Amino acid sequence: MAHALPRPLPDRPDPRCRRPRRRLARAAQPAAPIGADAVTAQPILSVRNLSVRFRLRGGRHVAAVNDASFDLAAGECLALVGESGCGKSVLASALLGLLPGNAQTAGSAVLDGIDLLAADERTLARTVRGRRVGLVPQSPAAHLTPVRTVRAHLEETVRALTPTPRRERRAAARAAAARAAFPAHRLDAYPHELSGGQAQRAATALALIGDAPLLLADEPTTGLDRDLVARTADELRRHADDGRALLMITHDLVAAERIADRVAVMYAGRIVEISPASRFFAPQGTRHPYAHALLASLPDRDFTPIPGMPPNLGALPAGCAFAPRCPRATAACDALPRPDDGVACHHPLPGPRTGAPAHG
Ligand SMILES: Nc1ncnc2c1ncn2[C@@H]1O[C@H](COP(=O)(O)OP(=O)(O)OP(=O)(O)O)[C@@H](O)[C@H]1O
Repeated sequence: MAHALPRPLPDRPDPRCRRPRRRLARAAQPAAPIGADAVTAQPILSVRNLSVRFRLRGGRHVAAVNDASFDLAAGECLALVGESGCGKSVLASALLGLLPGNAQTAGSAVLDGIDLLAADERTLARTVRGRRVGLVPQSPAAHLTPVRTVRAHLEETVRALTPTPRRERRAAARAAAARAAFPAHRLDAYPHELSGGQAQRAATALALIGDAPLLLADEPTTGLDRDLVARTADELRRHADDGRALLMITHDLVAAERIADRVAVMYAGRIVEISPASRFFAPQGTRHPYAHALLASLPDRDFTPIPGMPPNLGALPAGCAFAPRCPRATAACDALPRPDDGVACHHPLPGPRTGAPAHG
């Protein structure tokens, strides 16, 4: 993320966190929710046509998120994947009202009857952050207060978000640390004394304390060894299995395959494919050429890099942004593809040949 805000205490508005001053005009033709049909349960979160634009000097702008629509149900884990800079973290920040002042938003993101994009800072600080939406931030060290130990962070969060009596807070803080595999002997360390992986686990422990119905985990496995990746991913999965929703933003497709029910692929600020994880990771399971290329770039798959570079989000083409890198592109791609059956592409791949099960 371009900005790093300290973790706001849930009942105190953070003065540095300003709501975007302006709302973008709604899209002329709201797109159909690209993957909503796969959610059978009542969604906890409904995102419709979410767009975020940053205003820059000289009248320029960056279109970081464009018309994103998806639902997320209780008990479900949705992995949001895509190359660096495609808008994943900005989408998460929009859901938490943590965008900087030069951001403009459009669309809606309804959680428990609250439109997170329209809610005022007081509502977000008092009833949303920590209580309804937990966050594992992308830069955990930057979200921890430098002069407070991990134990102090945990006890304060237990106090703020749970009815735990004072005498039991110390034990509750230790239990929260253990849940995220944070080592007990490092509880009295300050943020600057933590390794990257320890800071990551401290941030995960803090995010799980409030048992929020929606957890946003932005790169929760960064800096962790393989066994800790599995342990952290499994703990997040358990969190969802207990009836909560998990939106996991990740580059780690192995972790996504391990715990996700559905995968949403973002390219240049747009969700271009949403599909059940069982289908997405099946042989020939992807349908959008970008999703196909993303999987093929993995070392344990074809290890073939995607040719070219992602586009400048300040100068997106009118049509499909992936077309210049796409082997299937034709003149039809000069027009923006509408989402259809979970994929936004004029020339989608046929999908799995084996008829792999498509649950989720
Ligand atoms: N405050 C800002 N002003 C202008 N542009 C911004 C701002 N914050 C983010 N951006 C731009 O928005 C785009 C999306 O950024 P974002 O952090 O969401 O990417 P990402 O997909 O999460 O990348 P990564 O995987 O590397 O974390 C980037 O081009 C980034 O430079």
